Amino acid sequence: MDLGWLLWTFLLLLLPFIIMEISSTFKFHFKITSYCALCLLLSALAAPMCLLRNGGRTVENMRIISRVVRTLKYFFGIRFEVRGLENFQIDGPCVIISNHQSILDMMGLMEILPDRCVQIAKKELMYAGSVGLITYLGGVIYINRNRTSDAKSIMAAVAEAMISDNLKVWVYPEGTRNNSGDLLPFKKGAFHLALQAQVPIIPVVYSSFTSFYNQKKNLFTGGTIKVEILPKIDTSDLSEKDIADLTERCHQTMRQVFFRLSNKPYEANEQSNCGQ
Ligand SMILES: CCCCCCCC/C=C\CCCCCCCC(=O)SCCNC(=O)CCNC(=O)[C@H](O)C(C)(C)COP(=O)(O)OP(=O)(O)OC[C@H]1O[C@@H](n2cnc3c(N)ncnc32)[C@H](O)[C@@H]1OP(=O)(O)O
Ligand SMILES: CCCCCCCCCCCCCC(=O)OC[C@@H](O)COP(=O)(O)O
Repeated sequence: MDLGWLLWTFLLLLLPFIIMEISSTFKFHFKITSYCALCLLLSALAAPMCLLRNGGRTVENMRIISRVVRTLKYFFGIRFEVRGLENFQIDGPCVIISNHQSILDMMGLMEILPDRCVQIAKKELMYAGSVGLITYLGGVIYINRNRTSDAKSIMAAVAEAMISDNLKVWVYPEGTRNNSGDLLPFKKGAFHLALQAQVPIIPVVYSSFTSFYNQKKNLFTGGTIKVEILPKIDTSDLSEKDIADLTERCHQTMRQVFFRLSNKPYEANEQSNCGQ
């Protein structure tokens, strides 16, 4: 009898926490679902605009796409503080590399997307309904991450297209989303691409989302994302043998900036962290 009361009291005390947990889980999933739904809806609206204006798959469509995606931040209370935009002002092609934390990155990408810039994406994105269609119309380059040799030959063709069509290419060198509060080791494709095309690399760093977006904690509130576009890194006097060094250098520089922008103390890496 006594034990029963004790249990009920205990449960009653827990009730607010249970309700809070359920409602925060609900809120989180509701917001993420709204984000995806809005992306699908906006893509469905933007696709005819792209087709009418530019006729088919072309990088020119990225102007329309980025203008539409820039409205998304207002729905989710996200602000951007951008520094270093002048570093994008180079003539001709380049490889842009940035950190990739979540699907929310599409907002940060479109916020600062320079003219004539396409992205490299996993091929699965092609099948994401109207979002897949809009990425196709924008000229996104799809790679199969499970088949390195295919990805490499696609990247080699991209190096040529960059020069002939005056394209900038945006690569997420971590190769996958990562919301751990640190950068993953970098894959080497972006650096091979820059060397093959003989173009500079421009690193872009977004501050950590963990204070306002955390999947594990069901957290998704509004917040400010700091973005820094770093000065270009020249690759003209480098060769294949310098790839590992270049990858390491870019990783280190971006990691330092990432920690600074995220107001976290910098933790040095004990071991070489790249290309593994
Ligand atoms: C209107 C409203 C609409 C709203 C909706 C929004 C729509 C917005 C529209 C449009 C925006 C679209 C945005 C899309 C964003 C999508 C993001 C993603 O999907 S992220 C996943 C895919 N991205 C990548 O994976 C990065 C690129 N990956 C690479 O570069 C890799 O390096 C890759 C795949 C080429 C190979 O990956 P490995 O896992 O095999 O690892 P490794 O270590 O890099 O390579 C293995 C060996 O191959 C050599 N290698 C690599 N690439 C090479 C190359 N090109 N040539 C020669 N060797 C190469 C390396 O040196 C390494 O060799 P040794 O270990 O050093 O001996
Ligand atoms: C048919 C239903 C599809 C639902 C569409 C959802 C729309 C989401 C729009 C945002 C595009 C996000 C692109 C993106 O961020 O892709 C993830 C990859 O970078 C990394 O892949 P992963 O972490 O290795 O899975």
